[in-house]
Amino acid sequence: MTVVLVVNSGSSSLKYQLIDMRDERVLASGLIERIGEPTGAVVHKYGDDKTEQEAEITDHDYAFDIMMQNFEDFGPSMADAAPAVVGHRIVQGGRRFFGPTIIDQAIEQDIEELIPLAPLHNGPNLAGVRAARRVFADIPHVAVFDTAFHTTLSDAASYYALNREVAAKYRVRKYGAHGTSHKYVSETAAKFLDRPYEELRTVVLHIGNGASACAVDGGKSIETSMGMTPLEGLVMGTRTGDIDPAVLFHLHRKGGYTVEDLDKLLNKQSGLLGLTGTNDVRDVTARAAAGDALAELGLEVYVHRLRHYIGAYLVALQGADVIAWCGGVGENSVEVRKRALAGMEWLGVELDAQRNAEPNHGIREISTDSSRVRVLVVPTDEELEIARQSLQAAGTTAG
Ligand SMILES: Nc1ncnc2c1ncn2[C@@H]1O[C@H](COP(=O)(O)OP(=O)(O)O)[C@@H](O)[C@H]1O
Ligand SMILES: CC(=O)OP(=O)(O)O
Ligand SMILES: [Mg+2]
Repeated sequence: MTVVLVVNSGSSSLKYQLIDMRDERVLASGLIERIGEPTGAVVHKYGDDKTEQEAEITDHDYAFDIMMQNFEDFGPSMADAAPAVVGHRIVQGGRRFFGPTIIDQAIEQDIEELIPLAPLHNGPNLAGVRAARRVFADIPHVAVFDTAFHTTLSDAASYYALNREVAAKYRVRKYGAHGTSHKYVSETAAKFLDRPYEELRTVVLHIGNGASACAVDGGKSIETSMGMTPLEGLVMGTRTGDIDPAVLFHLHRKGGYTVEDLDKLLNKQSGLLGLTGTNDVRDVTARAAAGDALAELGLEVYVHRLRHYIGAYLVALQGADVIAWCGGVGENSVEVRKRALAGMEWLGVELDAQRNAEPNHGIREISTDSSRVRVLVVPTDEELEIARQSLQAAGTTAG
């Protein structure tokens, strides 16, 4: 049995999946949340069994101990389902990593060096790697980078019009993120439509709490909305996305905001949360439907930005074959999809109201039969993609 353990270690959470790669079946999965807070939450699923606990989870090492204990207490035992490889999600690989990479001490250091280019993500990602390598010391660990899929971006698409020397010295450029998802979803869409991936032009809209759009031309990312860090681009749950950088000077000069204050404001206190008081699209759409003006405005700002990127990417691709929705919002929000694609019939995008309104039930088409651009909902599976790439990387090296 070839089992891969996938680890997605975020700033305050640890998500894991144990996947049997013979049939890509999830054997067990878990979510350990609120690491570092007084009351953490632990969920572990194995087969039809689900266990939930509360505990104080001091750090990522301890979260790892809990995961191991979960396997021992609730199954499957590591004797029955010992992983052959551990795959790790790493958000920022800079211009250093172009594909999945076996982790050793030197690679750990490289990932550490990249922390300034994704401060909210790479540090916690690395904490997960270190904890996992201590626990599973004898098997390969593979880093799968969010940025890798976007290393095909042209210079024109990835340079900022910032002073060239400053940009080079501080490695400032667009790296993008969510690439593992953009790749998985665009590839899965091509399979679903029975079209060659190398020929398909796809706009992928990965809309979760973090959100990004990507133009995929024949399997290659040519445009993406996240930037040097995952802060740029779309309006997100708590992040501003695009904003005039002079706003920061203004807040600093007039409001006395420090760099740390601004970082927190733009990353954690803005987006839908900052506009409406909640970052959950379910609540915002429900409130907007009930006539709440603040929620309506928030939703309009959110959708306005989304339409801006959809338009830009249809031009970049010289017309798209597919628009694919994924992520918690993209897969579930009938209202966001409806508003985002309204009035695009002249572009060949025709949403079918009834198909769009169906509850999420796996990959499906939501455009009309006559729509030139086919609109799909494609549930993303970053963990499976990480497992596939990890197994391949480990196998290639071993062989
Ligand atoms: N039924 C739903 N309708 C609208 N939005 C939903 C629904 N279910 C989940 N969401 C949205 O999905 C978001 C989480 O998306 P997800 O992709 O899981 O996030 P993350 O970026 O943390 O991985 C939630 O904040 C919520 O706004
Ligand atoms: C890169 C990023 O924003 O990731 P997430 O959506 O998991 O926050
Ligand atoms: Mg996500």
